[in-house]
Amino acid sequence: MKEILLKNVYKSYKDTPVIENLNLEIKEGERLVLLGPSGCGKSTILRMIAGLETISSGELYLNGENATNMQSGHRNIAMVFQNYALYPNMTVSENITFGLKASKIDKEEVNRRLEKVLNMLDLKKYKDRLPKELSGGQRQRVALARSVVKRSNYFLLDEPLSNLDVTLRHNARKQLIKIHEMYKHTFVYVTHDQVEAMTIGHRIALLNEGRIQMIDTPEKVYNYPSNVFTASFIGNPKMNLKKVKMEKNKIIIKKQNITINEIWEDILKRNNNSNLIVGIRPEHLKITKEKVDNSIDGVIKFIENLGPNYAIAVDIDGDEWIVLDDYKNWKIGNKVSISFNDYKLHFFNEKTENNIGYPKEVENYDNLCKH
Ligand SMILES: Nc1ncnc2c1ncn2[C@@H]1O[C@H](COP(=O)(O)OP(=O)(O)OP(=O)(O)O)[C@@H](O)[C@H]1O
Repeated sequence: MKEILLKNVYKSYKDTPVIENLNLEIKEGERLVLLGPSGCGKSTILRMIAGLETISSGELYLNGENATNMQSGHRNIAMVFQNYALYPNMTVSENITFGLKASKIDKEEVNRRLEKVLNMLDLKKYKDRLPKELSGGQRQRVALARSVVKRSNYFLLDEPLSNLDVTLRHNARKQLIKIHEMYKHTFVYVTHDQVEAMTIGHRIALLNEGRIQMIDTPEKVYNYPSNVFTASFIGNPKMNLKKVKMEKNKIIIKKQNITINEIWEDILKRNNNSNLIVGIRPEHLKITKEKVDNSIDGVIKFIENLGPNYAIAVDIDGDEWIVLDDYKNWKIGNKVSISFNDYKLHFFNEKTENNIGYPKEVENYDNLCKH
């Protein structure tokens, strides 16, 4: 099994802890994305797996073998960096095959692998060029090709697409998935871009300040965030997260209240109807001109045109709520009503910021919506 296992891993630089008690299993052939804000420790984890950084305490297992102190060159790992790190004086072909020649693989096999990867990544016509004669996207493909030809068990990528423009990134993501489907490496990908994480990962490990906040499939991370950090990090525009008081089956939002569906009754009771944070994504709010039943009132403060729809900032008793809507005639100053889809609510404990759970009806509803 080509799995990667990190057990109680702790890492500090001098006296400053960067990773605290990390337990992480990356399955054979899985694409795991390490996602999180700048400085949360993503690259440090990748570099510890690669052997480019020591582990302060805890253990790393590769393929079942304790690799905590194994030399980097013995780990059978290919790594792609953000800056590509190509050799400036070597041609594309030489850059791609350099590692193979050094590891004494026979010439015919080297040429076979080179030919295959040049075709796969559309690099054939650039094979005799130097890196400085290539665009950013082409250089990035060479860096990928160089890693792919090694046929390593583990493929580690540290923000490899961050120097590319939107279109190139989109294409490169598809190529990466294609490469992975072909070679089935155990694949660990670092990014701070949630779209990249959602599209590439079988699972996402979301990190903050050296700790995993949630690790699950992109769907679960989006639909059932484990805590306030996860809820606010994933999704664009961000989820609306507001402190509320609960009273029986009513959510009290500032001076207004709405009755929520009885499906939430048990979950809320279990939490003593205490002070909570309610979360609701902008795409799950409805905005209307006329007052509808069970809605709260506000005034439009700002409208942002996103192309297919608008992000509308609505002031509700001094709090800003963002609603997504495709009606083009909303105007700043319009008095509006906001209503909720009760099956798309999230509740978090105000103190711990942890999710308090979902009624089973919510999951049933999500399953129905997917069909
Ligand atoms: N060699 C080092 N010496 C001291 N501190 C370091 C060193 N390398 C990283 N750090 C610190 O460790 C923390 C985690 O860094 P890391 O590069 O892993 O973050 P990251 O999540 O990959 O960030 P980014 O997305 O900005 O690359 C940061 O606070 C960083 O300043």
